[in-house]
Amino acid sequence: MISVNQLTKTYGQKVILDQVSFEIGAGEMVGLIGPNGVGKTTLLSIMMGLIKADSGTVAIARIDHRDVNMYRKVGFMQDNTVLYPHLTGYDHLAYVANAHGLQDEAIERISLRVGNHAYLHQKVEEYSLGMKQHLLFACAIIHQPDVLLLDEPFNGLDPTSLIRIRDLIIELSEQQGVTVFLSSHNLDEIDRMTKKIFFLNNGVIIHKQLQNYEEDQYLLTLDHAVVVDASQAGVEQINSKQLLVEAVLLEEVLKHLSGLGVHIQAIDRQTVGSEKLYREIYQI
Ligand SMILES: Nc1ncnc2c1ncn2[C@@H]1O[C@H](COP(=O)(O)OP(=O)(O)OP(=O)(O)O)[C@@H](O)[C@H]1O
Repeated sequence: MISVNQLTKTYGQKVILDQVSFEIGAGEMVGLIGPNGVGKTTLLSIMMGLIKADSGTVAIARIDHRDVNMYRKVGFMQDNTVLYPHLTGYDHLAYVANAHGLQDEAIERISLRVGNHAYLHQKVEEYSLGMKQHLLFACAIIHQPDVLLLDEPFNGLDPTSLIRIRDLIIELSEQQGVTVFLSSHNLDEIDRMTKKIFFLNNGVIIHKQLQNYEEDQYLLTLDHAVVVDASQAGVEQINSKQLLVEAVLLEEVLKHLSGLGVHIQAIDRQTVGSEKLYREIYQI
């Protein structure tokens, strides 16, 4: 559904994207993660045709991103600086609805769904950050796109709004088969929503699939205290009776403990989240 091929973008000497290629299948949800300034917005903006790449191609729903028909298929939620302070939420939605040939009912329907109905006729200059995010999200989905590109959708949302927007994105993905590509600094949210993550680092994309069981760890609770050699890689001593063991070493460690006469009281799997991968990739 999304096809990015050999995309390169430089600003002066700075390489932001270095021959980036990836495919996202219909109905898939993929998270885009990376520190400030790494190039997430640049990538999404190039995909939407807002910034010109130096080279490479993008196709969404098999339509080249320079073709006007692509905009019927895709919804884009970008930074709130694109909103006009002196216009109301309704004005923004009416503009987008009109561009897509939709009637007023579409505005009513989408604002009830997203939850910005109560302040729809207020000017954007009176909006909080969260209210702006709601409006941007409503503008992105009003025309029921097949593909959603979301740049920081959770920015400034309180827990209530965050849960609402998150549930809506999941609903669009799971029930309507919408393909979602979303950037976020909120690693917990990304983990909740998808197991498929792209980390952007030094101009390239590192693909990660979180249910890669061999990357998981196991928390072992023992019936009596042991002391682990501090230099033993892959085994971490949490306390005298608890060890954190990497999945690949589990069998070996269990055998070793059994040989010492230590019994296991509990084994709890600790799924690897994007934070662990983030720490490894960006070395923090
Ligand atoms: N018009 C421009 N001219 C020169 N450099 C630019 C321009 N636009 C962006 N950059 C640089 O490109 C890099 C990527 O910016 P981008 O906004 O894509 O990062 P980001 O990953 O979205 O960051 P954030 O998480 O802070 O939103 C940054 O180093 C930025 O300074």
